[in-house]
Amino acid sequence: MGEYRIIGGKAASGEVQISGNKNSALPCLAATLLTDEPVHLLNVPDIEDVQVMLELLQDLGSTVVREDTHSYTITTGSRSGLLKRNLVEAIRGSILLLGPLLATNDEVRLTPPGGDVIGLRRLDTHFMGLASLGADCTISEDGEIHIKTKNGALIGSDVFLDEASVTATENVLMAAALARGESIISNAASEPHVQDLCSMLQLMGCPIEGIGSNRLRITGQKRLNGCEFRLGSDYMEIGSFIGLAGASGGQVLIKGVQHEHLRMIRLGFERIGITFVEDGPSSLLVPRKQKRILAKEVGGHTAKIDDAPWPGFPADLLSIITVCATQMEGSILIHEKMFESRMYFIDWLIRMGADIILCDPHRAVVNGPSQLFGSTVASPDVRAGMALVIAAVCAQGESVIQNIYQIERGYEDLCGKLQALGLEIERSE
Ligand SMILES: CC(=O)N[C@H]1[C@@H](OP(=O)(O)OP(=O)(O)OC[C@H]2O[C@@H](n3ccc(=O)[nH]c3=O)[C@H](O)[C@@H]2O)O[C@H](CO)[C@@H](O)[C@@H]1O
Ligand SMILES: C=C(OP(=O)(O)O)C(=O)O
Repeated sequence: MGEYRIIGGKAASGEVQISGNKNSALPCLAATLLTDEPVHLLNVPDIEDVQVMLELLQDLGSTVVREDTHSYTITTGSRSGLLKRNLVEAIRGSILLLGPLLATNDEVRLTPPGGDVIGLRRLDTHFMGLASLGADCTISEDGEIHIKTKNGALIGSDVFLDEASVTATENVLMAAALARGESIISNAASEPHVQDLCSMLQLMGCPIEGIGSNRLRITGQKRLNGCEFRLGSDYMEIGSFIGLAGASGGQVLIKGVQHEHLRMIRLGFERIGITFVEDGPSSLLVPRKQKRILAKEVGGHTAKIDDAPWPGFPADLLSIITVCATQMEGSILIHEKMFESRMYFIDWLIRMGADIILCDPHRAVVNGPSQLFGSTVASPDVRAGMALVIAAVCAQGESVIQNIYQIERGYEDLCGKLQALGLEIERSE
């Protein structure tokens, strides 16, 4: 399953170019099924999840032409074919096939998706949203999802989601784009990757109002056209490199950012004593000199960082924040409100010498600074894996990080990018 070998104790210094957003690539790849015309996708990250999604599309009869490392032309074919269970179960993104296949085939059977094992990963909101458009959703005892339209068509309607689920919003968006009439999605997710999907659907000929808000108005179309769309930058990768630079005490220029995505991320890192400055229209600089003190609330109380749906602090950066906080002075409460079991990776950090109290599955108190020591650890999920990489970089001695597939699902050429920042890391299969 591959491993990294990292010699810690060096500060990350230099420049890094951010890749396209993994969580934009997955819905936008799925959305190519909504048209018979070619779709050109640009700034596609070269990561495992994208390769799996491309293979799933090919299994459904799509033609995939790789123009270069980061751009593809995809033309839908039969929209039918046997989806390999191991691929569907390899990524969360496979669930995004539901909406477009329902909109074009009227019936879909799909085995449950995979993705990070950080909680239940419920699908109820997907079924609720699609049922509002006139679909019947059932799940068999072995977990197979069977969903079909009641009258051979989806009908635009007033959809209210029971939670602002990212992929459920994206599935309902894609289904509504080919539904008869107008749909409203209330309590929609509004993350930058949801916005990217909306922008792509608009380019395909589907009018959408309210992009970036939690209320979307979609005017369903009889057909959609092809388009060329450039994915946004991956703000999870940006946050990961801000944390790496700040925790290791280096100076890093991060290129290819969209500053508008970073307002809450900035506040979160400032709370753990790490700041950065804009350095031009699409770059930011993490300076070497940092406060390195965990903030206090007004009145001197211990502060907290908690996640929330956009524009709240992104859940996927809590693992990064946690490991960075171990290198700062003071105490802070990390509160993972959205996922049930993301925090268990903290056991690995404690093994490396971190002073963390895991109060319950959702909350941890970090006391810093801790001297970390190299150890052999295994990545349980994409973001925990990146957090372990940061821990290894800050640790004394050598660390081995196993199961790096659960890092490279979401990070392009991480080993190369870290070597370019002067860090000692080797990758082996
Ligand atoms: C492929 C993809 O895009 N994956 C992302 C997507 O997963 P995904 O779409 O699966 O995640 P959801 O947005 O559905 O929900 C994430 C978790 O938050 C909970 N929840 C959600 C909304 C809410 O208002 N309250 C609440 O508690 C859910 O019950 C679940 O436990 O969004 C997550 C949350 O940004 C990210 O971690 C994943 O990287
Ligand atoms: C949770 C994540 O991914 P996925 O939903 O694809 O498992 C992530 O990117 O942090």
